[in-house]
Amino acid sequence: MIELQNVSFTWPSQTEPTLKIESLTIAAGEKVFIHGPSGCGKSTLLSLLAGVMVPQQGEILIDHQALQSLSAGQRDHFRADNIGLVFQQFNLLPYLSVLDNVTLPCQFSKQRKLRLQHAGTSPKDAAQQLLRHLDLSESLWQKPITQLSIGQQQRVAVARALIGSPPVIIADEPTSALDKQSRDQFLALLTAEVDNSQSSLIFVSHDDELQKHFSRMIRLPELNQAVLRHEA
Ligand SMILES: Nc1ncnc2c1ncn2[C@@H]1O[C@H](COP(=O)(O)OP(=O)(O)OP(=O)(O)O)[C@@H](O)[C@H]1O
Repeated sequence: MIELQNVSFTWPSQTEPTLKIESLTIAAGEKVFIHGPSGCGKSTLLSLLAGVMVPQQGEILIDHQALQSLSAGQRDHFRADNIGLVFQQFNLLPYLSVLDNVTLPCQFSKQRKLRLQHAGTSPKDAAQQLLRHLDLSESLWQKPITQLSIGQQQRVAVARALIGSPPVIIADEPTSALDKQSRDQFLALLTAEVDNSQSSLIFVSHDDELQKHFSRMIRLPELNQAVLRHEA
């Protein structure tokens, strides 16, 4: 589902690469935990996987599509269709209700809408089903996002990422604001939903206690030759 070959990325303001990855393959349905200390390049890697930025060298393929051969606008479309994103700051729209936030990606992505149609459901029904699975009380569905707790907003952000079953889900430290029990509960819900939609999950955190929820762990400093060289 995801393939990196000889990737090298240097931030424009820097002289040395932040990331050098010779090879990385992630299969469909894998749940991968990417771990490493602050500054080792985790967020940079996710931005490359999401096609927000492209590497100066090498190739990144998502579902056989080479991201560097697409224009920035085409990458935006590709991302909307194929990648569900969950960030630390959720990026939910405060003036929209919970339900409208969850169905929003279907307005930007024909593919997500089509996948729902093929599954015999609508964006609204799919959003309700996801929110139910993620244990978000029905009494909150019409409320504006601003009236929800952080933990509740997190679950809305996950439902929004998952709607229309994009083949790849990328999550960047979405549990950092939660206590241990809520974190484990949240991850159990997230991984169960990812299994349901058979997406590949790439989850980044510096908290290695979360490892038990995943099928594979990658220590980024071991994979990233740029960081290894700096540390040597
Ligand atoms: N916008 C930017 N411009 C220039 N350099 C950047 C930028 N963002 C990150 N970097 C560089 O890339 C390196 C890796 O940063 P990145 O945010 O990917 O690390 P991280 O592992 O996600 O860290 P954290 O756990 O603290 O979020 C940083 O040390 C920094 O030097």
